[in-house]
Amino acid sequence: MKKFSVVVAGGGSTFTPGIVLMLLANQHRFPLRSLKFYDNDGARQETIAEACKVILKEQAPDIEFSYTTDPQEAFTDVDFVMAHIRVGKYPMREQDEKIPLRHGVLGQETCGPGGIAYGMRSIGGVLELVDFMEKYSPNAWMLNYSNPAAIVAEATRRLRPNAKILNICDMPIGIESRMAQIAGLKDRKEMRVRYYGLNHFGWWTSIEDKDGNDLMPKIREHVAKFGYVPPSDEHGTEASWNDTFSKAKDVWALDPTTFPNTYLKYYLFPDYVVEHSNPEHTRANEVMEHREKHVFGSCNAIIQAGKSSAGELEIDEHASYIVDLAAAIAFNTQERMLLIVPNNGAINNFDPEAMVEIPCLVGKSGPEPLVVGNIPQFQKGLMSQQVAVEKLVVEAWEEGSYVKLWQAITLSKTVPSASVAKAILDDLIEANKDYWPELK
Ligand SMILES: NC(=O)c1ccc[n+]([C@@H]2O[C@H](COP(=O)([O-])OP(=O)(O)OC[C@H]3O[C@@H](n4cnc5c(N)ncnc54)[C@H](O)[C@@H]3O)[C@@H](O)[C@H]2O)c1
Ligand SMILES: O=P(O)(O)OC[C@H]1O[C@H](O[C@H]2[C@H](O)[C@@H](O)[C@@H](O)O[C@@H]2CO)[C@H](O)[C@@H](O)[C@@H]1O
Ligand SMILES: [Mn+2]
Repeated sequence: MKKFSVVVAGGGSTFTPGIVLMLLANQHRFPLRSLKFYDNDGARQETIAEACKVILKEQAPDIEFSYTTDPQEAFTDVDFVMAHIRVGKYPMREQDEKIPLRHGVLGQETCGPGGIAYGMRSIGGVLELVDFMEKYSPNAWMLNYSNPAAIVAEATRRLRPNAKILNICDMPIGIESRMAQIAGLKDRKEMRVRYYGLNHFGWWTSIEDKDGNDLMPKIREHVAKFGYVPPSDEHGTEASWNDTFSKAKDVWALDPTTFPNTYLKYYLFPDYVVEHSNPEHTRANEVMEHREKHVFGSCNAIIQAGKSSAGELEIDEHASYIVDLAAAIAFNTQERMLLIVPNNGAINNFDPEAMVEIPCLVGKSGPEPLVVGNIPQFQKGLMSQQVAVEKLVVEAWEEGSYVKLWQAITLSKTVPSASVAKAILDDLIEANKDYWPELK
């Protein structure tokens, strides 16, 4: 079986160890000859990388492992780039969340003004990775899950139209795992779904088991009462995520014929979200206090002891979708997956130039999107507004246009008026002066 060379871009990510453990658990179907980490923060990456070096030495000494901040070294001789960078890291996520809240608007990593601010930082970072890949390994594929994936995907569609980049998200996978549990199945892969929307903005329209039996009624009965909180919580879900999974019951009620992505709560119930937010302590603070501390604490313990049992790093089971995607390209499996791709007619009554999240068959030449057909007025209206926001952000970044970014924030369903949008924008510009292009 052919072996592959992978570079993880954003080697210092809190998700890197979980993904490495997941890659190791999947060597039977996606074998590696080389694994490299690349990051522009050498010190942050070193802690994660030195711990992963210990794990790799124990579990897979044959895989050549290295880490670097040098793009040429990182991107030379690779088959796949797995990209999960966060430009500005958690301190800037904290700003994205807290600045809108100061103006009474929700603060969220990928939605509303916070997501727009993050998008304005991510576009340049991800385009740079694409350019490194094309320069040093022109035949490689980039599997990107750097957020905000919707804006990043629109930027690459528009500014690097020929790039071999696939944008993907794990939120549908997380929700489908819960649906499978609700339906009494062992694995989400026992379900066959139809879904459409934008990233963090979509709906399931059909869920069947492998024999074609409709699972929607059983799941509906549960979601109407409990949202996506399953009968027993084997996930050990954090309180703030649990609120989101529970709130899905109210989001669902707006169209009981479908099931919604949890992120729609930010667009459909923004007043509720603001009321339930603490402007002094947001999700970024929770992540810094828990996940970041836990991952870096475990890595340091592993490095000191020289053995992986000294830490408590966990395999990221959800991340196996990344192996599914890599294996689909590498071995032409034609696996059916939800990807963020140009609409190009798949949703018949929607902008052909929108980046939509829909089922695709994936093989060695990339994704083949499946036809969705016509979508209803409610979803079409919401999606049209949100796509316009995402396109305006990319145009604002490309042209350095203050007015287009003001328009984008004004158009977000999470923002009440142009005056509030302007006040938020002016604060965001100040906070992002080291990251955004200058706006005129
Ligand atoms: N698509 C999805 O569904 C999904 C799921 C989980 C996480 N994510 C995304 O994964 C990313 C990582 O998340 P995290 O919480 O682990 O963040 P993190 O801050 O722990 O890690 C991000 C890493 O990226 C590095 N980085 C920043 N800019 C860079 C650049 N220009 N070049 C190279 N490296 C750069 C940082 O130094 C940091 O080490 C985020 O974008 C997050 O939103 C996406
Ligand atoms: O607030 P965070 O940093 O914990 O999470 C933000 C990310 O949330 C989604 O990914 C979740 C996933 O849905 C969940 O099931 C589990 O696997 O954790 C993931 C990361 O926490 C979302 O899809 C990402 O885009 C967000 O970055
Ligand atoms: Mn996502």
